[in-house]
Amino acid sequence: MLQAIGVSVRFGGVAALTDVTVAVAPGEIVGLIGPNGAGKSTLVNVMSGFQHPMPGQVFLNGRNVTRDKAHERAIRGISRTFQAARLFANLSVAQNIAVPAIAHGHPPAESERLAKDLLAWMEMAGLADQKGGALAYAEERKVAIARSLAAQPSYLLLDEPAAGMSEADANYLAEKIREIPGRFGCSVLLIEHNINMVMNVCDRVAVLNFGRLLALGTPGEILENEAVVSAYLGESE
Ligand SMILES: Nc1ncnc2c1ncn2[C@@H]1O[C@H](COP(=O)(O)OP(=O)(O)OP(=O)(O)O)[C@@H](O)[C@H]1O
Repeated sequence: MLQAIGVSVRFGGVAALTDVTVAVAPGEIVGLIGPNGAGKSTLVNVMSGFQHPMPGQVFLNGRNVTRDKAHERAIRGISRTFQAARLFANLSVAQNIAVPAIAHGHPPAESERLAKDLLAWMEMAGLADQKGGALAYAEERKVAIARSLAAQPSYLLLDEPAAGMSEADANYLAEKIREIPGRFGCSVLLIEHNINMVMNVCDRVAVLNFGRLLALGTPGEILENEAVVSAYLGESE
């Protein structure tokens, strides 16, 4: 289980997070939603080791990893994507995906095979030899997800993977995200403003508002939660 417990973060006078507790269990997809500036990315930064909680703790399978740096947490099985895809422009798509596998100690040939398998899963095998910098926007974002899976994580944190995508691309991505726990043995924490995607894909949904946990429940419970509708869902419809 990946747990953030009692996490607070302040940036000067801004309380980005206040006493937030959220957990992702093995096999689960948990959505993280809320208005702009609610603290979603900050929470993912805390869980992946890019931001220290002040105070608060992060546990991975019962082990306190709060003081572990981002690369140490990556080795222990926490992988993430960023709002910007950040591919290596001059490496091929397959090489981009192989890099994390090599960094996690897999031999190059095995890493390339893994990269090709991940591309085939994303139905992007034909793009393996293209340069990372030559991809269309939606392709780039899908490659970023394949790349984060190449590290063979137990927990994958996705920061707005469908942002700026067409409805068709977002629907396709939703199907792929739904497959991740069963296919890769990897739980997912999904930040998304695309509410249809969150409600279709997630087992549970956490709602942040002004840095506080406003609600946590199944998609059905969240859609009917009056506080969530008035703070967030009402405005997006
Ligand atoms: N590095 C930083 N320095 C100062 N303030 C920050 C920093 N990062 C985030 N903040 C502030 O903390 C609050 C939470 O930001 P955060 O990016 O976590 O929200 P979010 O819910 O992910 O928003 P969005 O949906 O717009 O991505 C905001 O008020 C933001 O301006």
